[in-house]
Parts: sequence; C-alpha cells; structure tokens
Amino acid sequence: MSAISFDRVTTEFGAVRALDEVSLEVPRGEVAVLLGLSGSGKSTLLRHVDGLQRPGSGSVRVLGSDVGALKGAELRALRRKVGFVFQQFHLIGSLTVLENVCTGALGALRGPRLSLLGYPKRVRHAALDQLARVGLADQALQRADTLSGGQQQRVAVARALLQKPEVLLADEPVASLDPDSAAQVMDLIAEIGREDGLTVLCSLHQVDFALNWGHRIIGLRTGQVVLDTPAERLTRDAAMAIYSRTSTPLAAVG
Ligand SMILES: Nc1ncnc2c1ncn2[C@@H]1O[C@H](COP(=O)(O)OP(=O)(O)OP(=O)(O)O)[C@@H](O)[C@H]1O
Repeated sequence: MSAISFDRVTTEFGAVRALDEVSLEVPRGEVAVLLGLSGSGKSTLLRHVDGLQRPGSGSVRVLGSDVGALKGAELRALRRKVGFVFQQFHLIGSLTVLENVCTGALGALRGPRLSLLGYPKRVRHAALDQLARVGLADQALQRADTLSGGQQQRVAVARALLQKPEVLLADEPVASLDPDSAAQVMDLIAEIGREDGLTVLCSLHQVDFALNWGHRIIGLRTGQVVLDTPAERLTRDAAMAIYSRTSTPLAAVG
C-alpha cells in the first residue's frame, strides 16, 4: 500500500488552479522530490498531505486514511504521524534548542507548556535523543536564535522526529542555506529517513540535490504532474526541462 496517494486532485484558489488533476503514489519508505517553478503547486500539494489544505475535488489518502474526510481527533491523530519541515525553520528564537524540540510533542499532550520543566521527563529525554541524532546535543540549552541556519534546520528536523512520524514532509528545507549546510541537512533527512523507514516528500529548487537524494522525481508545472520517474532514470537536462516555461512534453509520466 502507498503511504501517500493522490487521485485526480484539483484545488483552486479563486481563478488560480493550484493543483490540476494530480494523481500520484508514493510508496512507503520512498524519498520523493517535487520539482517545479515557483507557483507550480509544490507547497499546495504538500499541504494536502497533512490536511492543511483540502482538495477541491479528487481524494488524498495518507497512511490508509482519506485525509479530506478526517476531522477533529482523527485529523490530529493523522497529523501526529506526519512531520513537517519548512524553509524558514519556524523555531522560537528566544527559547532553548531543547524546548523547541519539545514543542514537537505538543500535538500529543493536553494544554500549553510554560517552560521546559512543564514537559514530562520522557518527552525531554526523547527530545535530547533526537538532538543527539542531528548532532546538536551540546547545544541543547542554547537559545535557538544563536544557531546558524543549518543548525536551526537540524533542530527543526529533530522537532519533527519527536512526534515519531511515518511521513516526513519538507517544503524547500534547504532553500535558505549555504551549499555545505544544505548538503548536510539533505544528508541528515535521507539518513534518518532510511533508518526510521520514513516516507519523505520534499520540495526542492536544486535539481542536483533532487537527483542526488531523491529516489523519485515528480515535476510540477502550473499544478499538473508533468514528470514522474525514478531519479536514476533521469538526466540533469531532462530534470532541468521542468523549469522551462514552455509546455514541451517531458519524459513519460509513470
Ligand atoms: N492560500 C492561497 N490563496 C490564494 N492563492 C494561493 C494560496 N496558496 C497558493 N496559492 C496559489 O497557488 C499557486 C501554487 O502555489 P504554491 O505555493 O503551491 O506554489 P509553489 O510551487 O510551492 O511555489 P514556491 O516554489 O514559490 O513556494 C500559486 O499561483 C499561488 O499564488
């Protein structure tokens, strides 16, 4: 069974068709990369996976559930299985690194937490374990805004992992980073994805990164899937064609 399945999903914002009859399957354990020009629908597609966006028509199934039909506790339960990493990290700069990672457990806890000690000990320990995995245990008690961009993104990955996701979504996770930090973060996502058997769906702008780290490349243009192929079968030139603004046919979909 696929971890993520889109069946003819069309979603519009006023006159803009952000997704246009999108169908795709991402098997469990696969690292799939979304490529496409700005505005081609990558973020919108990702937001359908954890129910932040509902399909206008068609259906989205994630880990066996029809996301569009989920509400309340069921939707929250699915979201706990889907981690999300963003381009801008979304850390709280004035809090410690450890506390930021602990916020990844909030979806499973009742009520707000006013300080690090407000989190159960098991959560603090689990957060430290995840920080160690991303190589930042020594920075646990440092303010998050004192870290470099690459380190902050690794904290965001640790926060996403704290909820023990089965699916990891990443929306241009390395777009704000220098090339070395970007490569480190992609290495980390790929390594942890492999270790934990995660299904990863990641949007990227860097074709070389996509070919290096993705098992599968999905190209979007004006909301349509125009390319869907194993990365090993794709040349750099063919991948770059996704960025062409004309609608020349690309490699066969499928
Ligand atoms: N909430 C919204 N309201 C109105 N229009 C939206 C909304 N979200 C997305 N859009 C539009 O849908 C289209 C697809 O946007 P989306 O953000 O998914 O593209 P993207 O490929 O992720 O772009 P980028 O690479 O710049 O992040 C764009 O035309 C965008 O303006």
